[in-house]
Amino acid sequence: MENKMYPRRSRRLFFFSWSFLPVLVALAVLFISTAAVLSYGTNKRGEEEEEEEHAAVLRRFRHYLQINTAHPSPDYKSAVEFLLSQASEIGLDSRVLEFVEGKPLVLLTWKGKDPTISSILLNSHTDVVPAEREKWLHDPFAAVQDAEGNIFARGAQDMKCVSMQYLEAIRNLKSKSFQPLRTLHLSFVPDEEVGGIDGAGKFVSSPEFQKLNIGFSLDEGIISLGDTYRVFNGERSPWWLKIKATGAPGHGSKLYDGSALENLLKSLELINKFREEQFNLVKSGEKAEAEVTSINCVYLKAGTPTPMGFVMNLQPSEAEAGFDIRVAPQEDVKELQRILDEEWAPASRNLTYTFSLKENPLDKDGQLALTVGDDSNPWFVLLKEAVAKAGGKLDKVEIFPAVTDLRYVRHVGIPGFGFSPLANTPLLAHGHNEFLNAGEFLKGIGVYEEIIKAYTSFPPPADSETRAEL
Ligand SMILES: CSCC[C@H](NC=O)C(=O)O
Ligand SMILES: [Zn+2]
Ligand SMILES: [Zn+2]
Repeated sequence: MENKMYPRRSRRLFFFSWSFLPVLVALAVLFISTAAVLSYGTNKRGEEEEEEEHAAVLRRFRHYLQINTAHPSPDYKSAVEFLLSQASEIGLDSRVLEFVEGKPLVLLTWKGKDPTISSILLNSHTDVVPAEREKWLHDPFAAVQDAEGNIFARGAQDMKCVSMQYLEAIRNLKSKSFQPLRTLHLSFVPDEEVGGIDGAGKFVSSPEFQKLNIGFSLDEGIISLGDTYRVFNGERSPWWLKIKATGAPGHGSKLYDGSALENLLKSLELINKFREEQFNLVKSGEKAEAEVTSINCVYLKAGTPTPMGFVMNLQPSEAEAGFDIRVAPQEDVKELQRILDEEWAPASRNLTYTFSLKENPLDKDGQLALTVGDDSNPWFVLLKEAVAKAGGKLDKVEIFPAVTDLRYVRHVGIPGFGFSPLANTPLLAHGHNEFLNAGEFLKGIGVYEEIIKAYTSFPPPADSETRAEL
């Protein structure tokens, strides 16, 4: 009987397909599973390769951290050897400059396709501040990585991380056959933590530096607790002040005018008042941390010591206090100097003062050494875009509260930003248990890849006036 629904031919076809369906299904299953296994294998291999690569990157970072370049006797020799070995592995030209004996500076160069355009400088310092071993969870020069991937070491944030991120970014770009248009220089300088005079200071005023024809520079910024990166276009200026007081010595039981400590304590009272006023502007949100002038007493020296302790019934004839002052760029420096002369350390109270460091917020032309931190500056736009491309975000532009070597560069008229692609971490630079998470470190390498690509590909502007500047 004919089935109306299924004419004979179709029925045969139907029968035909049905009989092969299990085979087809089996073939499909086999195909899909083979593809899945193959792609799993490829992904797995990719993941394994990436893991191995990350492990190698972290080994190199930890190696650099393990070189003890802490003051007062930094092992610059080992740092230089390590950096030169990295340069030869990556394929960068290298030079060691030694402006002061025992304080070497490593200069690496990646030549651009057009050496006539101004170059880019990535600077970092090789020295670190000392660490009190017994107050740390781990040896500050062991670079221990814990179960969460946090790497503990002096310099993990300030700033061996940045040096290694620069190098790893270049390593990656080279492996992707990227070629810079502008030449890229990397300087690894000594002595930043003790003023930079024998490091970046000497470098910037050398003929070697002049010949580099640098148009723009990057140096360290500050790690941020949130997930946006901080960027700095200027710095406060350091004034390191010592006030010495003298006065009549006398019996510990006697009340009299003009003792050395009375003279010095009056200064401390006035200085603390100034400090409080400045601090209140920050606390109220009226000004940012680095928009005020800070002053902190860092030591006090007085009294008559004996092996048994200080003499208790003798008012000393001398006393001294040290202050770390950071002058805001917009501060009225003349007025600050007047306050120091007339209120904080007047001769009329038997006070004298000296500076172990006094830098001016103005550059050689009397201008504030600030780099333009808005969209009118192409270097700022490029930075912002590159960070975004790498999946990050820049915070608003700030003044750096402390100082970096970038001030030497800005003072010779070269613009630059303070920037470290480090976020989601408490600020522990100069503190105990300084650490950086491996993931955060690796993420920053990608950020520098984008920045280096953007900066070294930036063509010179067509008009000759701006061309000379950029
Ligand atoms: C004035 S040289 C000292 C440099 C140091 N820089 C970062 O910590 C600072 O104290 O700001
Ligand atoms: Zn630093
Ligand atoms: Zn520092």
